Amino acid sequence: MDYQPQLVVVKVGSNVLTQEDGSPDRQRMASLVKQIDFLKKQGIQVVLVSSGAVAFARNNINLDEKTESVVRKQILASVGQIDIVQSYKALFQEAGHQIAQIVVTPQDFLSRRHYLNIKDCLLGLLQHNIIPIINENDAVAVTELMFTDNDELASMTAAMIDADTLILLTNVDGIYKGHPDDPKSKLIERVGKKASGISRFIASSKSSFGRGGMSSKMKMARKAAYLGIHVYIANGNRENILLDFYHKRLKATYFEPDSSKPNPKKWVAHSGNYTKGEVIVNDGAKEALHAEEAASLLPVGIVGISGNFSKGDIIQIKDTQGEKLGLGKAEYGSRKAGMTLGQTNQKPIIHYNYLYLYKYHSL
Ligand SMILES: Nc1ncnc2c1ncn2[C@@H]1O[C@H](COP(=O)(O)OP(=O)(O)O)[C@@H](O)[C@H]1O
Ligand SMILES: N[C@@H](CCC(=O)OP(=O)(O)O)C(=O)O
Repeated sequence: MDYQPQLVVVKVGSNVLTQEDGSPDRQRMASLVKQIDFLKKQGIQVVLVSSGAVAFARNNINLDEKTESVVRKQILASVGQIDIVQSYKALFQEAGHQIAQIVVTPQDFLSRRHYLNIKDCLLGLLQHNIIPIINENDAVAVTELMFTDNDELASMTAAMIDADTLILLTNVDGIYKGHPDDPKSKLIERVGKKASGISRFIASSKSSFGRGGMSSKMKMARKAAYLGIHVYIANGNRENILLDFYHKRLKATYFEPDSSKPNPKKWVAHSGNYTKGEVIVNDGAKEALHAEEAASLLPVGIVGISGNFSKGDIIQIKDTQGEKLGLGKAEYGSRKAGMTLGQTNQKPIIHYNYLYLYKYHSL
């Protein structure tokens, strides 16, 4: 680590906060709180993204067997969230810190207005030295309305507040070249900007209480690194893991950040699942987008439009084969876009500053 961290997003996975039998690991939680207290005392601001709501309620509530699975999760999460936050409150209070709870859904990140509201709230809390603790609003965000997992939420949060560091704490030391249980598997310690082929090492198995798995964790880590954030996937079950981070002796998978990107790009990059329409580009435009220095997307390169979008909405960019190339903020709505389709000398439909291409984070 050759930089001085100042604003760190720490994401704690469910399995870090639970013991093998599924009961809450309050000792682990207390230890993490102490470590965050240490980071704060070194002048580092911390935002905590904590999973565990479902896990904290699982052994405590007897649900009728007939309860439908989505409702079951909603009940567990809404009950467990209170326990999680109360436990954090007691522990942080003991260390002299105030906390705040923020629960969000992916839709809150979709509108630029909501996005800026959440950002203002988080920055306001930090300015007042209050530690924000974020989780998904599991009572509302169900089925297809959910984040992939809290790694996605943490990565979006880190980009939103311009954090310099994102630490994803899970139950393994990072990404291994092979299954983590196989003693022959080696830990990948550093993922460079141009790394490729890592996904082949990742098994679909998940920790007992996790949601997204390592594959989604890696994608989110890669995306945040592309946006200029130092990212670590590390083991939250190791004693003093955050102190190791501070003392620059962390055993983890580290994702090297790309140069910092203009802020709007960060918002666009994280809107992928929630687009309002799409534009199809011809081969010339595709080539221009894939050039070393991509340019704005002009109507002359567009051969088709679908969906009903307005100026400011996020739209998907596809090639004529249907391959998704990236995302951008529409400079004008679908009706006007339809009228300028294929024409030269027209204003870009997506400005470069609001353009995000998947080529940046494929591995
Ligand atoms: N190549 C790999 N390296 C490390 N972990 C892997 C790999 N392939 C699969 N995994 C699994 O990913 C799990 C962590 O992801 P996940 O269950 O989503 O954790 P969390 O709940 O902390 O978000 C590990 O427990 C491990 O079993
Ligand atoms: N919001 C859920 C956690 C969802 C989730 O992504 O879990 P994990 O993969 O353990 O980070 C909860 O608090 O139970």
